[in-house]
Amino acid sequence: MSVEMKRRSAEAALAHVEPGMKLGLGTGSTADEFVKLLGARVAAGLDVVGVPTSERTAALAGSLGIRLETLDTLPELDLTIDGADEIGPGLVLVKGGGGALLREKIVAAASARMIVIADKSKVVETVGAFPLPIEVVPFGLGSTRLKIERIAADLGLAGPLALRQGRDGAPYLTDGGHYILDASFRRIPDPKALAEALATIPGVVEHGLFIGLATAAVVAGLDQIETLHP
Ligand SMILES: O=C[C@H](O)[C@H](O)[C@H](O)COP(=O)(O)O
Repeated sequence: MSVEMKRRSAEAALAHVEPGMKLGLGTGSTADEFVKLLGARVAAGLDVVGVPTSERTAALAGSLGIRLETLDTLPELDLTIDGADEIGPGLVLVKGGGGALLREKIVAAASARMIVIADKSKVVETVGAFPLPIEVVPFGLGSTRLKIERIAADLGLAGPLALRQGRDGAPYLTDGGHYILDASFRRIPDPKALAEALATIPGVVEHGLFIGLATAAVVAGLDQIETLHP
């Protein structure tokens, strides 16, 4: 998606921000556009406070003068604005391409509303073409991977589980110090069943299926912006 389309969806979401709001700040290239626009509004006098979903977003928002807090000081937020890797029916999302899924999900769950910003290419009929990020504890990786393969097979899903690599060739580490397995299931017809099954595996910290969290998605097409609801 062009930066211009990212900016337009971010701009449309900015219209939902009101003075005094406690905001969850998402992660990724689309969320970055929102944070930059928000920074400009803050510089012009808008009074809001943000809880970032990653160290990366914290650094960007902080550099723009956006006041930042944590969920310890602000356990309930008004609105989270975040990107997505896929937007499926009912606003079931796949997230975590940028590795921030755990904090993103905690922040979204702490928010009264979550607005997703994306371009139209992210909207799909069935999620799963984008490899599903599954955040796992490094200890017991082999066992955890086997259990994921088995619960997936029980649901009729199969595909490689790739251990995400960092730039240095070592396993990628999330902000929480965990690994990510990217699961290429290609199609996930029943995301809820997979989410429930993954939650039973002790070494799985979280996964990128966001179900029942997004309250709206602002989707930028080539020449129009559409708002989707669950
Ligand atoms: O961990 C990253 C996040 O879930 C992002 O929101 C997601 O990967 C979309 O990122 P982008 O806006 O760069 O496509």
